[in-house]
Amino acid sequence: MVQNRFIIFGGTGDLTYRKLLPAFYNLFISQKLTKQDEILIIGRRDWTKTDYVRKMEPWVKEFARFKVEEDKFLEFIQQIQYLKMNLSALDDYSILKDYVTKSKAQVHVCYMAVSPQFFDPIVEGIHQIDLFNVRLVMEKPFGTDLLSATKLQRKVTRYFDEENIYRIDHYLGKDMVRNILTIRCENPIFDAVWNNRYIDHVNIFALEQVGVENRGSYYDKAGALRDMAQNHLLQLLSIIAVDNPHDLHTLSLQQSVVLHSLKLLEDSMIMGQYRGYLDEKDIDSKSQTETFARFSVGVETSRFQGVPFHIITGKEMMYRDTAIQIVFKSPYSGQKPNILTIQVQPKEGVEISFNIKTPGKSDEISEATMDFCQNCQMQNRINTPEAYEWMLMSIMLEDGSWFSHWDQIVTSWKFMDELIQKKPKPILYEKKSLGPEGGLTAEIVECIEKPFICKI
Ligand SMILES: NC(=O)C1=CN([C@@H]2O[C@H](COP(=O)(O)OP(=O)(O)OC[C@H]3O[C@@H](n4cnc5c(N)ncnc54)[C@H](OP(=O)(O)O)[C@@H]3O)[C@@H](O)[C@H]2O)C=CC1
Ligand SMILES: O=C1O[C@H](COP(=O)(O)O)[C@@H](O)[C@H](O)[C@H]1O
Repeated sequence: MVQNRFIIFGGTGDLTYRKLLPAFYNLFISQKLTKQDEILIIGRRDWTKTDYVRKMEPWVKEFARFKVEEDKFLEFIQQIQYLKMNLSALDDYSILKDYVTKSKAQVHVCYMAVSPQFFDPIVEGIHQIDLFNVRLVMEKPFGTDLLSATKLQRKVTRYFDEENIYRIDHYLGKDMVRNILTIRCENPIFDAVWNNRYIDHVNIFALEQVGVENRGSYYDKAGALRDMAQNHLLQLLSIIAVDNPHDLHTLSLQQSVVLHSLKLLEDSMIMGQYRGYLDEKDIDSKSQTETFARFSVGVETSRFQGVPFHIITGKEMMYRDTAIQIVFKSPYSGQKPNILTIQVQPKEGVEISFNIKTPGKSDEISEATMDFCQNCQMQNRINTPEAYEWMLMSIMLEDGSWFSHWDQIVTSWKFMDELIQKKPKPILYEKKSLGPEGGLTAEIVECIEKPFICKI
């Protein structure tokens, strides 16, 4: 009997190839995924398992953090099966029913690696065939706005208990994101100054060099605000701004308190669209969808009142970098601020810049930096376990901490729906640039360009 059967709806999509299968491979190599587990790929293409394996192999080779050895790969693919069905046709779920009846499993992890419009038919389909012991995994974005998210929640909770619903935000699986609370709360030198008395502003940015690639039909409806900001970036913001949590089980609820207190700062929005976006596959030729977004928010809590948080994300940028900069107040003008930078990816680590007396000169001050480079410590190809490895492992262990609570989804959509109403038209920017004018400040560019002292 199969132990955990991962049923991947959308098994021929970007997420599955780029993130899930490499993560499964990593779990297999580190013996977290055993021979008793199965990955059942659901696709609508008329493929055999051999066709599928041929298609996914290069992705696993490129993105797995362990080097793919031929013999290990052959063992790994024993655990993969391919099933053809149309996930939006309810009648097709009998195909899945036949499969699970013939080959039984203890746990069914139903993973929705599809756009949000397919969540509804999948939930209905799984319910209709009475699949038992289901853990329902839903990718972000959960809905496309508050209304659709609420409808979806109603539908899902009609059939499934909250404790069996795992709303994934893979940024919560990133090692340095999980490190934020430790860095903040376990070090008195940071904990004591984690408030508006000492912090001047916060920059949170996630810049990508890739464009929309083959995901045009999904992305053109979403845009950077729904695709990255409503979920990943508001997660980061709320982990930075949350009051010290008592334990991880209450974190998500505490984060929703922060999200509830967000205020968009006036005239802070800059939207951009990279030149050439309109020629990409499945993009409306007149699309006004933003591929770059910048906005600033205030957090109206006693801890952070008055501290602006600048949120920035973009595709086809000059750099790939996700980081958080905590910029402290300078006691007098002209003094360089102390900056704590949490580097999430591709550099992983922490930097702190501070002022020192310039060596050999008595009255000059210059900036110095100390850093901890996590990549260097791990000495691995892609270092720490990939985000999806953590998430998949947590699902196997039925550990719901680090998944998004419904309250969090509600508050983030409330905020984002209003923001989207007010967003300005996108300004064109060149591919591999710094985005539209005003998008990236010198402070951010300097942070991105500064390598760790300890070189990777
Ligand atoms: N890509 C990424 O890096 C990340 C994506 N996500 C989220 O994951 C979700 C999926 O994204 P992504 O993989 O990029 O999207 P894609 O558009 O690449 O993949 C969508 C998948 O859905 C399948 N599909 C669509 N319609 C049907 C149908 N009627 N029957 C059967 N299969 C169907 C597609 O099949 P076919 O191949 O036949 O078209 C494809 O496998 C989104 O919610 C996204 O936000 C989250 C984090 C990262
Ligand atoms: O959720 C998404 O995330 C990816 C970026 O993920 P990362 O782990 O590489 O930072 C983004 O490319 C995609 O558009 C979005 O849907």
